[in-house]
Formats: sequence, C-alpha cells, structure tokens
Amino acid sequence: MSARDLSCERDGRVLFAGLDFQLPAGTALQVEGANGAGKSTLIRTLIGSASDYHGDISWRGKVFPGALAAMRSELLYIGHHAGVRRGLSPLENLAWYGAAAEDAMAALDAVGLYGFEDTLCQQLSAGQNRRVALARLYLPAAPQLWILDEPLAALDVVGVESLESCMHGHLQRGGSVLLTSHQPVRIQPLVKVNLADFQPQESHLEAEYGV
Ligand SMILES: Nc1ncnc2c1ncn2[C@@H]1O[C@H](COP(=O)(O)OP(=O)(O)OP(=O)(O)O)[C@@H](O)[C@H]1O
Repeated sequence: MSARDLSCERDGRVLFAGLDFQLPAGTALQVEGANGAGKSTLIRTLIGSASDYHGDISWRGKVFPGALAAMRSELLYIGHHAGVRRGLSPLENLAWYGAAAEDAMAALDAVGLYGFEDTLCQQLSAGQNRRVALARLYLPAAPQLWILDEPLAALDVVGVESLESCMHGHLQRGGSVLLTSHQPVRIQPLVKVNLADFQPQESHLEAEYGV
C-alpha cells in the first residue's frame, strides 16, 4: 500500500496534508499522533470507509477507488472498537468470521483465552474482548495486509508481547502491518509516520479547501 500527497479534513479542520508513505511487503508502519490528530480517520480512509480525501492511495500499484476491491480481498482490519459481538461466545465470534472450530480453538488458546471459549463476550473484561478480536490474527491463512487501530490498547504486558511476536511473524512471512499506537511497538522493520509532521501550509489550505 502507498499514499501520495494525502490530505483529509473533518468538521472544517485539516487533520493532515501532504502525507506520503510506502508500505512494502514485509514491513510495518506505525501512525503516530496526539488524541484527535486524525489517526483513525486516516485508517478509515485507507480501508475505503471514507472517500472524502485528496491525493492518491494505491494498492499493488493501482489507485483507489479502482483498487479498493482488490485491497479489501487481502485486508484484515481490526478497528478501534473491538468489533466483537457481545451476545456470542469467543468461539462463535470466530466462527462468524468463517474459522473452523479447531483453528478457532488454537487461536483463542494463543491469545490466552483457553477456558473462556464458550463464555459470552459480554461477561468478559475489556482486555479479554480485545483478545477475542485479535484472535483473528492467529487464524491460518491470515490475509496479507493487516490494518489495526490501537491493537495494543487494553492488553497487559504478556498480551502486548504476544501480539508483537504475532505481528513480527506476519512480517517475516511477507505480510504488511499498518497500525496506530500510543505506545512503542517492538517489531522490525518498522517505519513511523507522525501526523504532526503533515500539517497544512496556508497556500495548500487555500488551494484545497478555500479557507
Ligand atoms: N465524521 C466526523 N465528523 C466530524 N468530525 C470528525 C469525524 N470523524 C472524526 N472527526 C474529528 O476528527 C478529529 C480526528 O479524529 P480521529 O478519531 O481520527 O483521531 P485519532 O487521532 O484517532 O484520536 P485518538 O488518539 O483520540 O483515538 C477529531 O477531532 C474528531 O472529532
């Protein structure tokens, strides 16, 4: 995935402008920025949930929106909110994503939820629900591109280490990871992009948004 001269505005405020990045296979990119900087907005834009942006986003050399369907066919996205159905058990949640029972059990075991597979998610803690969501990363044949919005949030120290190891393995298999995090992420190779470094200049603002 790559972006060229990307800018995005919300509620009359330009969140970032002139953003360029490349995310080759086998690498990770961490999007940094203060609360409200626009990290989740950028992620929603990259997964195609928001089309009100300027600039180019490309997948495998082809530009959005034409390349959107191809990108989505290789995407595993886990958002800021866990996306876990709280009226289902962890096992049922993974089954909803098409996982075979055996694979789902192994994935839940990997995220430390052995013994909780049949408990309703509404009875699990915030961190355990986060682990249910992240269990998708441990399923076989995980897609090429992982886009993860604050995946480390609510995880304890062991959970963070396990997820870092999982992401590192994905990179070694030639996958790509784009994530946001307010804390350091110990995976390599990792490139960082801070949205504070992509603030609009006056002339750009005027040309793009007429303000
Ligand atoms: N649909 C929308 N309409 C109006 N404003 C929006 C919309 N979506 C986001 N914003 C605003 O854009 C700004 C960036 O929000 P965003 O969620 O992208 O920040 P963030 O960097 O992910 O923050 P955090 O670290 O707190 O999660 C915020 O001020 C938010 O209120």
